[in-house]
Amino acid sequence: MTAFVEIDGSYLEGGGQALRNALSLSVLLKRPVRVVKIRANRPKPGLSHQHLHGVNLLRDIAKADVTGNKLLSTELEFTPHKITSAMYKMDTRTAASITLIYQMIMPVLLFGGSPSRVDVIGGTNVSFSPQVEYMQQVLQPTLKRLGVNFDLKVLHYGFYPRGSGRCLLDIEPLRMLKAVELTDFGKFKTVQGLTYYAGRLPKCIAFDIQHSAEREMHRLWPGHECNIQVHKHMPDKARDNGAGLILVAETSTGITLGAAGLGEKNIDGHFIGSNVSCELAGYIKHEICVDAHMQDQLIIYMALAQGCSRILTGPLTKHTRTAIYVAEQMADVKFNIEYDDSGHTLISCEGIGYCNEYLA
Ligand SMILES: Nc1ncnc2c1ncn2[C@@H]1O[C@H](COP(=O)(O)OP(=O)(O)OP(=O)(O)O)[C@@H](O)[C@H]1O
Repeated sequence: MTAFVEIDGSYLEGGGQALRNALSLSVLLKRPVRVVKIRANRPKPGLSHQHLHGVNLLRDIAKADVTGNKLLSTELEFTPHKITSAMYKMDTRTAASITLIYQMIMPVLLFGGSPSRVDVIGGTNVSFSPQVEYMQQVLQPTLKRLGVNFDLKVLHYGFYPRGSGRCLLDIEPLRMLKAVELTDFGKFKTVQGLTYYAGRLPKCIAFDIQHSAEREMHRLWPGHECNIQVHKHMPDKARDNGAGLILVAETSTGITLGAAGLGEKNIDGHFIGSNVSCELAGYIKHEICVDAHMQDQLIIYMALAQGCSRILTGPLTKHTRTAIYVAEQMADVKFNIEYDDSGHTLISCEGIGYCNEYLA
């Protein structure tokens, strides 16, 4: 009988991230996993399209045996076999977040025997998930510091509710992840930004976003460069209505921090612009090195890396605590959390030094 590690999907955040991290680690560590109470804290618990497509993609990559991979399923058993690097294609036929599907499969394909390409159709800019620009401009340079090389191309942008965005993710395998030290903020240098709009939305929405964001950044950080480009996605690149903003701050020590916002229904450009710039300004003011969303996304990589990783961030999010819970259940790791009076949190962990068995 298979001995499954059981992960409680209702613990802390109770969203899909526990499932994604549990399955990625299951493949790498060759530990069959049973995830119960999946997304118990979401209004519609169980597997949504995004999770189901992610699970099925990972099943194909890991030649896994799976039960419970049905829409709205709240329990799943996953027994992986071997990692197969290849070209994969997945059409979600919905606005399921492409970046969250990548969040699940990327740690696995990094440890395959050759490069992989993953072509996914779904949503590129949807709520409660990283926008593709965040993955390209914030996740990519941050993971590079651990030795990760990926390239993300957007062939088509897709928004809620129709999706039909399309991305290609190219992943280079590596032998081991390097531990990362993201604790030295250095000096704040610049903020670059992009505000996009598509479909039948008027230009003024993008300008409202741009003006509010720039005004706020200049007010808070006079004398610092803040450059926000406005871009219209032409119909060959995006069929439906969508608008959003991504701001990226860089520091003299190469720290990259991001904040992003998205308009879906009844878009208020001024609200998006000032909200996103206030979020980023908060990170800069407190001189943190890892933004609130990158926190949880780094945990799995810290657990797998060789050596001690340390990241200096703001208040610990529930997503991060959930990711730590899953990593500690699945792998032989222990995360250490230290707080200081100014609201900083230092997360550290001695990684397991996971080694790619498919690379000589
Ligand atoms: N604005 C954002 N920028 C970058 N990353 C984000 C942003 N919003 C959410 N994320 C990331 O997306 C992931 C969402 O995980 P969560 O467990 O909430 O997803 P989910 O349950 O699968 O989604 P949902 O329940 O919303 O369908 C986390 O890694 C989080 O950091």
